[in-house]
Amino acid sequence: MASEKNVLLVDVGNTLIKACRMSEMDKEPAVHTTHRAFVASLEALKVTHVYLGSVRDDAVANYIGAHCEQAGLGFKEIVTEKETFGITNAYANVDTMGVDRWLGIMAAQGMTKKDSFCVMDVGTAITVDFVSKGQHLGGWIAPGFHSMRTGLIESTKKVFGDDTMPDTLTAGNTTQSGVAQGCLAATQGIYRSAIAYLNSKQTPFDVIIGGGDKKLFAFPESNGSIPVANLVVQGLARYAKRDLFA
Ligand SMILES: Nc1ncnc2c1ncn2[C@@H]1O[C@H](COP(=O)(O)OP(=O)(O)OP(=O)(O)O)[C@@H](O)[C@H]1O
Ligand SMILES: CC(C)(CO)[C@@H](O)C(=O)NCCC(=O)O
Ligand SMILES: [K+]
Repeated sequence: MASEKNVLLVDVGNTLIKACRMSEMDKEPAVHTTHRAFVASLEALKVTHVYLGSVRDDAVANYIGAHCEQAGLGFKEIVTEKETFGITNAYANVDTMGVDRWLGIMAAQGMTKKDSFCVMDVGTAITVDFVSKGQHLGGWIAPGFHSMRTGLIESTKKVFGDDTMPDTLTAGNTTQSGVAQGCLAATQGIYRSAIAYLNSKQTPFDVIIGGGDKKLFAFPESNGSIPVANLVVQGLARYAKRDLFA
């Protein structure tokens, strides 16, 4: 019989690998940048099962899976599916949709009682996915704050930036502050556009927000949205629950 403290949920993201025990999903996850560093940390954890979702090259998940197998651990990589937990994917080719988005949808569905919702993951990229009555409608993929700023600076001659990430929107009066404020405005525009899109469907909805940079969405109009520490981890927990604890 598995125990929640021995099940490790692993989010292999674009920038970071985050891992936490199923019994500690409210705590800060352990963070690694490489799969080798993650694997090196594994033995000391004494877990029995590893559930993983990855948006990196297949080689990364395969490497972790092979190591788990060698160590006698149960290993399961979750991939994007056509239909799970009553939700149907909008992609014709589901293999091409990032599993972090799919897991975010599964996490969000577990957190709302409403028929319609959107889930936003604010990290390296910002993704938004819309769901109504069990049907995934599709979504958006946009650059995250840092990618946006870096892309802008790299494609211009006289525009430069700094490392600040503003928390309130004002008008910038230097190049750096103009860039930071412009990227914040663009980011918040994604939120506002998502609300407008859902409003056009004229049905009550929830907005679920996760990701390392979700504080970019902590502006007054976003009051009432549901914050989630890590959508991928929460989504993985639903699969682990179904497989091990049902
Ligand atoms: N320890 C950390 N190292 C790097 N970035 C961090 C850290 N803590 C918070 N952040 C912030 O989190 C952001 C990354 O968010 P997140 O972790 O959701 O992205 P990610 O690893 O790319 O995963 P995803 O694939 O879900 O986008 C960074 O842009 C940064 O601002
Ligand atoms: C969009 C990202 C980078 C967000 O992390 C990830 O979900 C991904 O690599 N997706 C593949 C493309 C797609 O989802 O259509
Ligand atoms: K790419």
